[in-house]
Parts: sequence; C-alpha cells; structure tokens
Amino acid sequence: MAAFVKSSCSWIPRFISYRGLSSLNSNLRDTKDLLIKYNGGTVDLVKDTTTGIATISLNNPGKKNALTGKMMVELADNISELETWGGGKGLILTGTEGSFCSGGDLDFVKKVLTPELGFQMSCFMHDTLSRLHQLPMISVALIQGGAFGGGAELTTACDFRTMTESARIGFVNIKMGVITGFSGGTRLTRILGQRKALDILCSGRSLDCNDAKTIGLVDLVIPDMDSLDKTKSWLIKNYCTWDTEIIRRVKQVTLAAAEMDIETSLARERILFSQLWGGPAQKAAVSKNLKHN
Ligand SMILES: CC[C@@H](C(=O)O)C(=O)SCCNC(=O)CCNC(=O)[C@H](O)C(C)(C)COP(=O)(O)OP(=O)(O)OC[C@H]1O[C@@H](n2cnc3c(N)ncnc32)[C@H](O)[C@@H]1OP(=O)(O)O
Repeated sequence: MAAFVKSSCSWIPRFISYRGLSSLNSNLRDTKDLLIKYNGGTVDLVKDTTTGIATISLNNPGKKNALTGKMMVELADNISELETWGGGKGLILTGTEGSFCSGGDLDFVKKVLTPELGFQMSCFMHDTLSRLHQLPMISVALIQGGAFGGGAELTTACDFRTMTESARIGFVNIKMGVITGFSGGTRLTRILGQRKALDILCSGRSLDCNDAKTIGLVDLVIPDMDSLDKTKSWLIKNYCTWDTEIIRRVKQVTLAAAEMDIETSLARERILFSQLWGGPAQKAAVSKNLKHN
C-alpha cells in the first residue's frame, strides 16, 4: 500500500510513493483476496472459436448488473484468460437482461468506504481495465439499458462503443461524492479530449444515444432488439474478416502509437510488420491481382 502524508483536509490521503508495477502486482493479489469476499453476481466469458469473438457478460440483473467485489475479480480473471487466447480477434463487453452496468454495487461500496480500501479497489480496476484495453483484439462495449458510474467507466476501456436506442450513459460519480475510480476520467479524456470530458464528468449528466453519438463517445446506435447479434455482426463485418495475426498486430501498432514515444512505437511497428511479410495472407493477396476501387 502506498504511503500517506497529512494533507490540508485531514481525511484526504496524499500518496507519496508509487512503487511501480511490480509492487502493485503483489498488492493486487491481496486486493483480490479482499474483493472476492463481497459476493453476488457473476462475470461470464464465452469464447467463440469459429469467429474468434469473445463475449464477457456482467450478470447481476437484480441490481442492474452492479459490480460486486467478486465480479471485479471475475472480470480480471476473464481478461487474464483472454490474454492467453491466441485465436481472439474481437471482444464484446455487455450486461445481461437489457442492462449494461449500474456501477459499483452500492451495498458493497458502503462496506469499503475508507481511502485505503478505495485506493486498493481503484488499483485493481485500473489494472484490469488497462489489460482489457491492451488485449490484441478489437473490443466493443455494447451499452444497453444503463451504464452509470463505474459502469460508464468500463465502456471507456474498449476500443469502440455501440449503444441501443433507449440506453443511457452517465458518469454520475460526481453525484456520488467522488471522481472516477476505475480509470474512466483518463480514458474518457483520451477519447473525447479534455473539454468534452470535463463537461461530461463535471456535470454528471446522463447522455442518450443521440448525445453520445454526437459527441463521439459512441460509434454506432442500434435498435434495442437483438443488440448483441447486431454488435457482433458490425464488429465482424468491419474489422474481423481478416487473418487473426493481422488484426492482432494492427491493434498492437495503434496501442504502441497511442501510448509510447514515437521511436519506440516505430521500432515496434517494424517488427510487427516484418513478422507478416511473406506470410500466407500476403502471398494469397498478392497472387490475386486485387483492384481496390
Ligand atoms: C465504485 C464506483 C462508484 C463510483 O465511482 O461512482 C460507483 O459506480 S457507485 C454506483 C453508481 N451508480 C449508481 O449510483 C446507480 C444507482 N441506481 C440508479 O440510478 C438506478 O437504479 C438505475 C441504475 C438508473 C436503474 O433505475 P431503474 O431502471 O428505475 O431500476 P431500479 O432503480 O428499480 O433498480 C433495480 C434494482 O437495482 C438496484 N440497483 C441499481 N443500481 C444499483 C447499484 N449500483 N448498486 C446496488 N443496487 C443497485 C436498485 O436499488 C433496485 O433494487 P430494489 O429496489 O431492491 O429492486
């Protein structure tokens, strides 16, 4: 756990040491042991080996798929499983029974209301969402029903977002007396830019599908009916018809470009490119005399 020093408000901790990922990892194990005790709901992973599309479903329908501690652990475990799935092209993150996720389970939240426990939960969810974002596959959040607080934050870790016509998304954390704990503040700002993100985060207002599409938070609005099938078709048709190794490398190039300095990113791109050069997909394509008009 990071050290605390006295701040101007006596109850607000100031973290003076961030000891890097290796020390964070050991803390993550402790946090996992803590979180798993807060029961309720499941997070279910299905891998379709035919299409290469995985689906993660948040499942706590009695609470609009609010996240319990145990669900946070299951989400992390699902991401670990996807990290080892070489056949993955795409991922859909969604919720069951017409809802996406109403944020942290408030019954759980009430039991962990100390800055230390908040920091532990936040580290854990930051790690999970960073690993989700860095998966070498194209990820889409299907927002149906509502995505609120931590639920809205989850959507920002995906590459794309689809949203049903009747759904709403709200970064309501400010109305709950806090700011984004699952990394959604940083991620939303990267998606929308600082001015729009500040508007959304500081107003705490909920957006319908038209607002969300207009500001660029959502990529596709779909009818409520068969929204999972429609999202899956959109994902496959637009991005996942190509060879698995190519899709995974394109994702890795864009991640490197977004998150590394330019020389490191260019070096990574050269290696990823040369691993495909002369391979079966390229040989098949060049033998076809393709016209791209
Ligand atoms: C940990 C991160 C933290 C943060 O940083 O802010 C959070 O995410 S805190 C949680 C933030 N989310 C909320 O505050 C959502 C509160 N809930 C609502 O606004 C509404 O319930 C809803 C999500 C808009 C749905 O409204 P509606 O369709 O009218 O259904 P109900 O209100 O009747 O809800 C059904 C049922 O579900 C319970 N519920 C909903 N959300 C949560 C939640 N986050 N935690 C626990 N329980 C939740 C709600 O209380 C109802 O229960 P019953 O009354 O027992 O039927």
